[in-house]
Amino acid sequence: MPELVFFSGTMDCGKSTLALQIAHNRSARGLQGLNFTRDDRAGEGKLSSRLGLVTEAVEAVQGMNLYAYVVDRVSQGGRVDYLIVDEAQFLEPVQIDQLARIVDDLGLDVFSFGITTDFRTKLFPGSRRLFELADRVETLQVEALCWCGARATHNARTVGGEMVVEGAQVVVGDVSSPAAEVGYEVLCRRHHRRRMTSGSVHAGALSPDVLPVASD
Ligand SMILES: Nc1ncnc2c1ncn2[C@@H]1O[C@H](COP(=O)(O)OP(=O)(O)O)[C@@H](O)[C@H]1O
Ligand SMILES: Cc1cn([C@H]2C[C@H](O)[C@@H](COP(=O)(O)O)O2)c(=O)[nH]c1=O
Repeated sequence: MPELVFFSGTMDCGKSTLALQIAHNRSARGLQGLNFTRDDRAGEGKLSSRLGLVTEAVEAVQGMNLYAYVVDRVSQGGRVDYLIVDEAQFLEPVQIDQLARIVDDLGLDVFSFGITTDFRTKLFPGSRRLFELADRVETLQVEALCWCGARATHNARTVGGEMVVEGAQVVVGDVSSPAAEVGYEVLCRRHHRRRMTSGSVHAGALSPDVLPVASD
């Protein structure tokens, strides 16, 4: 039975790596996949993993009808056995409905990958719709970790090294960006709530304000 599967998690937990592995294993068995992505850090039409692998993908731009795209491709003689959809959080809800239609009406498996919540802990519209429609939601087995060692469950955004909770929902970026730019860090909920990033904890530890006061 074809399925719409949503592999969800924080940033940097291995989603794109898994997407590329699924594509590799299927291609090794002669299956022909179609990759979609949107706003990958590596640039337009790229599906990239931090492990260094990158492959071509169709950019699922705003307003694009993914169902019609697949139907067109098949009617022009192209072969499509399954779909990979990375950065699915950035898709419009209507495009997630189109993915569900691809599963139900065209009988194709759709493997989608995306972060669940934004830097304010709010669901992305694409992820919300995937939770509503997916046959299966999977959490990746490799845990991303907070600086404290707990499982990271949330994404923090930093600007100039400071954690922020206001701003545009979509700002493409990475977890290893220089402190001067917009960057991201994965945290456990406790430290996201307290706005404690690794940078702020390190700065606090060096601050004279928090050094033990001599008793004599
Ligand atoms: N140098 C490295 N050696 C081994 N694993 C790495 C290295 N760099 C990144 N990774 C792995 O890659 C994961 C990020 O993979 P990626 O597919 O880019 O994540 P996502 O798509 O979820 O943001 C990290 O959690 C880590 O497990
Ligand atoms: C939390 C958050 C993230 N983003 C962006 C940053 C990255 O470009 C992608 C996530 O990519 P990854 O492969 O899962 O690391 O999403 C954003 O635009 N807004 C946010 O709140």
